[in-house]
Order: sequence, then C-alpha cells, then structure tokens
Amino acid sequence: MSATPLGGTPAPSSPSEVESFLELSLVDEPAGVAAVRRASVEAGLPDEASAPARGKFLSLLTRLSGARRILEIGTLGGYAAAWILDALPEDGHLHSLEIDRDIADVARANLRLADPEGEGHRWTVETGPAVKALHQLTWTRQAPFDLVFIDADKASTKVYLEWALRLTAPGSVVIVDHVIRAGVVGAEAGGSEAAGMAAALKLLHEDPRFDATALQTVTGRGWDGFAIALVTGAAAPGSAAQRVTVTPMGPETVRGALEVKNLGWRETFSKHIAEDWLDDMDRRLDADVVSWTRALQRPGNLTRTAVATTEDGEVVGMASAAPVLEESDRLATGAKWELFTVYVARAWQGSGIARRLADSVLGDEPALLWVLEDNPRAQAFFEKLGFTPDGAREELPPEWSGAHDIRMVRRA
Ligand SMILES: C[S@@+](CC[C@H](N)C(=O)[O-])C[C@H]1O[C@@H](n2cnc3c(N)ncnc32)[C@H](O)[C@@H]1O
Repeated sequence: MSATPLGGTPAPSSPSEVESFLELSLVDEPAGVAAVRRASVEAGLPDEASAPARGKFLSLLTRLSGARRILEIGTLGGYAAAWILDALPEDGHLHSLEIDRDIADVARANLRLADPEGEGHRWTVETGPAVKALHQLTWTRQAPFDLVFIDADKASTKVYLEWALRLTAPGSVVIVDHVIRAGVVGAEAGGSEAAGMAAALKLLHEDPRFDATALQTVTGRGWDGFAIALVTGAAAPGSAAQRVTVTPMGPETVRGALEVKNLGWRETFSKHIAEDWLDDMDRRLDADVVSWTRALQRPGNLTRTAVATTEDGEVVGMASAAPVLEESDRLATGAKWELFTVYVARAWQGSGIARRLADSVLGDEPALLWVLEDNPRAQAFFEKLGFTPDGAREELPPEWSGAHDIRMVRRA
C-alpha cells in the first residue's frame, strides 16, 4: 500500500507501513532537518540514522526537559542532531561526538545546512573516540549536560553511561538508543553488542544515581527499543557519601551543624559581608548552640531540621525549613514551607547530600526560598530541585553592602 495521511486508505498493515503512515500523519520534518537527511543519503552514509519519528521524539524531549546543554555520542550524518537543534533554545549548545573523520566532515557540512550560523556556539561535532572526548569534557566548562543521547558502538554503552554520570547533574536526562535490537537484549543472547546492552541495562537498574525504564518499539527497520533515565542525585553505590546518613538534628549534632553552616556562610558570602561580621558569628557559636538546642526541644516547635553525618559521627551537612511566616510570601506563592538553610562541607559537595537534606526537610510540598541574586551556583541547584524565580526581589540589610535576594518557588 502507499501510506496516506489520516483518513486515507487502505489501512497500513506492517511496521514499515505504519511508520510511513505516522510520518505522513504526524511528523513534519523542518526544512533544515530534511536537507540533512537528503545530504546523508547523497553522501552514501550507512542507513543507521534515527527515523523521523524518533528524531521528532528527541526534539520534543529537548523542549520537555528544557535542556540547554546536550551531548550526543554517535553523530553519523547529524540527522538526530538536526532535530535536536531545531528545538534547542538560542543560547543552548549541542556537543556531538563521532569517531570517523570522514563521517564527521559530512555531519558538519550537513549541520551547516540546518543551522548555518551555529557552528562553534550552538553546535560542535568533535572527531575521535568518544571515550577520549568524554574524558576531556570533564575539564571544560560545558558540563553538566542536561540531556545525553547515547547512540554509538553498543559494546561501550555501559562506559558511556558511567561518563554520563560524571557529566550530568541531578535532573538531567539520559537516552540510550537501541537497547533492544531484533529482540536481542541479554548477554546470554551472545555477541559483544548484546553483552554491552545487558551491562548497560544492569547499571541503569542497579545504580541509584539513575531512575530508568526502557520501551521496545517496532519501526520500519524492525524490532528496536530505547531506555530513558533520570539522573537522581543519589550517592554512588559503595561511596563514602552513600554511607552518610540524613536524620533530624538532635542535641548531639547541633554544634557540628552550626559549624558547617558558619563555614558555608564564609564560602558563600565573604564578598558581601564584612570579615568582622563573620568573625562575630563564629564567636557567638556557643550561644547559638544553646539557643538552637532549646528551640529544637521547645514543645510545638515546627522547624524541620536535618543533618548529614558520616559513619564516624562527623556532621558534613545541615538543612532547615519552617512554615512560611510572612503573610505576603504565603499569599503570593501558595507555598507552605520556607527552606532557610542547606549547607554541605566543601569536601562532600557534589555527592548528592544537599539534595537528600533538602528533600528531608521539604518532602515534595510547595515551598519557597530566598537566595542571593549573585549566587548562580545555588540557584542552579535549587532549579534542579524544582524551584524557579518568581520575580520577587528584596534588598538585604545594610551589612550586605547593597546585595539583593531573589525569591524562588516550587509549586505543588
Ligand atoms: C547509529 S549511528 C548514530 C546515528 C545518529 N545519532 C542519528 O540518530 O542520526 C552511530 C554512530 O556512532 C559512531 N561511533 C561508533 N563508535 C564510536 C566511538 N567509539 N566514538 C564515537 N563515535 C562512534 C559511528 O561511526 C556512527 O556514525
């Protein structure tokens, strides 16, 4: 049959006919993307590019996830890359890795058709073995990537997933294409590709830093499938961070928690607050320990606290939240809880502890927080927790040398 748009006849009756039917009915290939597909065929590239419906899926995923920094492993002629670029915001960047020099040259020429002005700032095709490039990406400022698309040599997929963990942040999305090929998924099915995919699926399942599923699909090329994973921010299995426990603050952990907080203030605010003021804060530590301990034990205390403690009993992180007190905040945002503090000792930063602390005091309830306007790192962390700036801005007291806080809100 010849596939026809909705309402056409006869009905499609095979996977390739259904695929053509869906493409005609649903997937409008943008002109630049179509040009890349045609140029790839003319260049005689292997017929291994994503199908249009898969390309559109990647494009939608880019928009759904709000991804700005994207990593693709396995460029081929740049067909999937062109779909991603079609959805990428103006200030976004796609970094794509291709081992074959000739193929990478074709991909660059193709992507110039789709995005002539974007080379070097909206997109880059890097030639060479992906593992080498991934190693170098850890030293550049391009990571963390918001979205990683793994579509290269299947035997190495587990290794690419391990790199993806190093090059992403909690909230990032990872797609692995072709986890299923002709129904083959397990190592027992034989071959290095099947073994590679089986190892990748095992990692996606067992490593708490991923929360993943896989869907099998039928395309014109046969029985296929992809996995999709969220990077969770949990600690690596077996790592020291995983053995850190998060519990409510008690009298025995108040001092450690306040020491972590005071150090956090020095690291974060020393350019805004005078040294004397920070020294005073340290001198008040004993008095603060007494007042925090009393406050925690006071009947009806509504403040929620959390501390992160190592196996040796050292406090390496703390967080606190309380019901929103300011009527104006509550009315403007609908938030129930205000996150007051989240601090993690420097040596433990980046290991998922801050997220565990914040989750412990907020759960998933609507919440707000105020954060220094000039602290993009903290704002990026809170964005990964689901907070967004709502436009409110306040000048801080005089000792803050004119600095401002902005309000960030996480709705239900
Ligand atoms: C399935 S194709 C990619 C298709 C492309 N993502 C798309 O959907 O349009 C796989 C590509 O990965 C490349 N590749 C294979 N091994 C690689 C490696 N070790 N490093 C980088 N690229 C690799 C191949 O040369 C090939 O072009």
